[in-house]
Amino acid sequence: MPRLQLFFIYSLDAKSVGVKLGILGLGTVGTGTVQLLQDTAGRHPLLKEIEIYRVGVRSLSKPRQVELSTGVVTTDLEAIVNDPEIDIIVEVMGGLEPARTLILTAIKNGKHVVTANKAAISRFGAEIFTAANQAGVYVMLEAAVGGGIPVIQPLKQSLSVNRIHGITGIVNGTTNYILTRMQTEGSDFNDVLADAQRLGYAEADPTADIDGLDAADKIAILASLGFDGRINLQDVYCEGIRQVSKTDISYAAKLGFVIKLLAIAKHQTSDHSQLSVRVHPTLVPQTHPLASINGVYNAILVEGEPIGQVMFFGPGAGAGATASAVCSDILNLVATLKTNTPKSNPLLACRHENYLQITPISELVTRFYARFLTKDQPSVIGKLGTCFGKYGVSLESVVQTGFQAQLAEIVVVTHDVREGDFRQALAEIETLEAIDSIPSILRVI
Ligand SMILES: NC(=O)C1=CN([C@@H]2O[C@H](COP(=O)(O)OP(=O)(O)OC[C@H]3O[C@@H](n4cnc5c(N)ncnc54)[C@H](OP(=O)(O)O)[C@@H]3O)[C@@H](O)[C@H]2O)C=CC1
Ligand SMILES: N[C@@H](CC=O)C(=O)O
Ligand code: NA
Repeated sequence: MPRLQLFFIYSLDAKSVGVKLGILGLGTVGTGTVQLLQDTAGRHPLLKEIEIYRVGVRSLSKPRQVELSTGVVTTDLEAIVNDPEIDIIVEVMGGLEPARTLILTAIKNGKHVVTANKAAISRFGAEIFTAANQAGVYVMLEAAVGGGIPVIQPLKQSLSVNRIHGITGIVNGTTNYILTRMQTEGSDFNDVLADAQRLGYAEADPTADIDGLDAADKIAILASLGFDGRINLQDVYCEGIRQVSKTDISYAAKLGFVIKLLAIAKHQTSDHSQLSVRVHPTLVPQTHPLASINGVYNAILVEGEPIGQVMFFGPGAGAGATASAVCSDILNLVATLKTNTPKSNPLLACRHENYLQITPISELVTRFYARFLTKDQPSVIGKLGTCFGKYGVSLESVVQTGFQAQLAEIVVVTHDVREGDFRQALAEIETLEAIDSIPSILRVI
């Protein structure tokens, strides 16, 4: 009897169980994924058991950087998600539709899904994960946040016993690349954006990167995992980097800060009753761990109890890095399929049902940086101080350094203040005769 059992196990192993992939998209991430799956030497042996069965694209005539057997590439993406031979759908096409419908159809057909699509997950996550749980399949999304950086699985698994207090990240490679080059080279915004597009970092429509929407999608996903509930994307406050000027970058440097687009999900109060989830350009002290994250690199600082602080750092975009995350998800699913693990592993599935209450931005308590252009009159600084004082805004520093076209430039940094109070003070300051304009208002971490 023992011999028979041994033989049985051997025969299962010897017959290599091929797992068939249907890949939707062969752009930056799809190409990186295919390249990685075709070059398995020295990587995890399970990769050898994966077959690229079908690949869906928009155009058959476009030149490709990878070779695939005749008939593998198709423009019929619906046929891929309905193909009974396929075990796993890898959605790396991006966009909302038809991505959403194709993912839902794949799930309905009992297929596991790997996606890099933070835009679809942050908007349709509730629908997609509910469908996946009902169908007993997994939807994996490591590539959706932080590109190649492992952060989704660590939040779901390795850190899941912690009470999370805050997640603060640089989660958009394109804007970090732009801000870094503006800071180090004094480069022009549009030239650097063109480079980020050429390097494959930017979204098909780079507005999503520049206006902070991509980072908002990502922090919504991280907040959901860290704070254990669903996030309504409309509740995530979002400002991009369009208004960040070379002047502010240079003032920030003089004051000991760098400007970064931060995505923040944090409990505001010690009783954890207020959760703030937001994206905005932020003055970060040069000594802060996130201040030195430059170029396309991303980093996510997670604070929790009992762990303290953990920071995940790495390449947040690009073909190879993102493919690493996509393929690690594929491997997790291959292992699940091979070992017949019950399809309800709570450390792989997403189990949230309730929506989290998000505090409005007017209730945020933070420091601010503001730059004023004023007429060169006596006691302007005094007038500013009086107005701020009226609304309980206390100033940490006031600097008058330069002139721009006959106007004096005054920069202030406040102490912690409720955002609503600060905005009221600014509204009154704008009406002062001595004030020409307020070109920038930025939060300070
Ligand atoms: N680029 C990056 O560094 C990262 C991207 N992501 C995410 O990965 C996903 C893919 O991004 P990326 O590879 O940069 O995108 P690309 O624009 O480079 O590639 C998209 C691919 O999908 C195909 N495609 C798109 N729409 C359709 C459609 N309606 N029908 C058929 N095929 C379609 C395109 O076909 P064709 O080639 O014929 O035009 C192309 O091959 C996005 O969700 C993105 O947010 C996540 C992390 C990093
Ligand atoms: N456009 C995104 C790509 C990865 O998600 C970025 O720039 O970070
Ligand atoms: Na990741």
